[in-house]
Amino acid sequence: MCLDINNVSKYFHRQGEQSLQALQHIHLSIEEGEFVSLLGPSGCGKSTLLSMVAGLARPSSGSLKLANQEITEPGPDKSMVFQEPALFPWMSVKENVTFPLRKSMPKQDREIAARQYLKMVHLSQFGSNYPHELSGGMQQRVAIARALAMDSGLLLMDEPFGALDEQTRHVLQEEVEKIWMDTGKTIVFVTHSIREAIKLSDRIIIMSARPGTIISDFKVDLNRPRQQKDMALLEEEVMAILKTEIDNVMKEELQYAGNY
Ligand SMILES: Nc1ncnc2c1ncn2[C@@H]1O[C@H](COP(=O)(O)OP(=O)(O)OP(=O)(O)O)[C@@H](O)[C@H]1O
Repeated sequence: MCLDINNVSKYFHRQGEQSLQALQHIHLSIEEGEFVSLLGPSGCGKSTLLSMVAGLARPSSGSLKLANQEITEPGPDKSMVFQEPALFPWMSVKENVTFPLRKSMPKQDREIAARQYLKMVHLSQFGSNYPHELSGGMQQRVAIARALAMDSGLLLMDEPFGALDEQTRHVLQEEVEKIWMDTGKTIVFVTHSIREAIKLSDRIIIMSARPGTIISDFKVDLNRPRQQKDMALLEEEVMAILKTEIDNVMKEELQYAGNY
């Protein structure tokens, strides 16, 4: 299953204001089983691109195809993890994980799936607990288990660890890397963190400031699990590519503030 993004641009039309161009001429092809990160300055359109891949938004022009099929809506061929876990507070952990399967799978199989995926994210002991009884990192693990339970080939992750502390983030990065290696899923991962992108990805798609374009398709050719000392040099390289873009965003913001 291959993801093909062909010449995609996206405008947002805002009432009473000029329309805003979020993305411009995005071409990107992702092979089955790849771990690809989208990295770029704030507002460059990473989440917009991911939500179009998820089928939650449509491009203004161009096309997105998954396994040669035009992406027009969300579906079981792709699952998504957001920055916030968005769990149902009135359901137990197990019920949250099996919720998306309620129409497609008999109860007995759902139980088996819940056990399997809660084990994968090290939450086997917590199936009967409710979200408020878990830490933020544990809640995000439940969200990951819920996405995995859908068993789609493509897992989309939009800054999944952005709201977590450094240590929890580190643990979950290792878990996601292991799950990716064990399952062979294709992962598209949005992050602000250069280090996180280098630690996890085969490729880093570096984007320009808005309207987002791809300025580099950066290959990370390091053995896994990746060691900090090997990653340091690549971090500098990626930072150098991004620096101009981050400066552009700062300049634009200062200019905007100056007009007020
Ligand atoms: N529904 C919307 N309506 C209008 N403008 C939008 C909408 N969604 C996103 N935008 C705008 O499109 C641009 C890209 O937003 P997006 O959230 O994709 O960027 P991002 O790179 O994910 O940002 P961040 O890294 O800060 O999360 C921004 O200027 C944002 O304000």
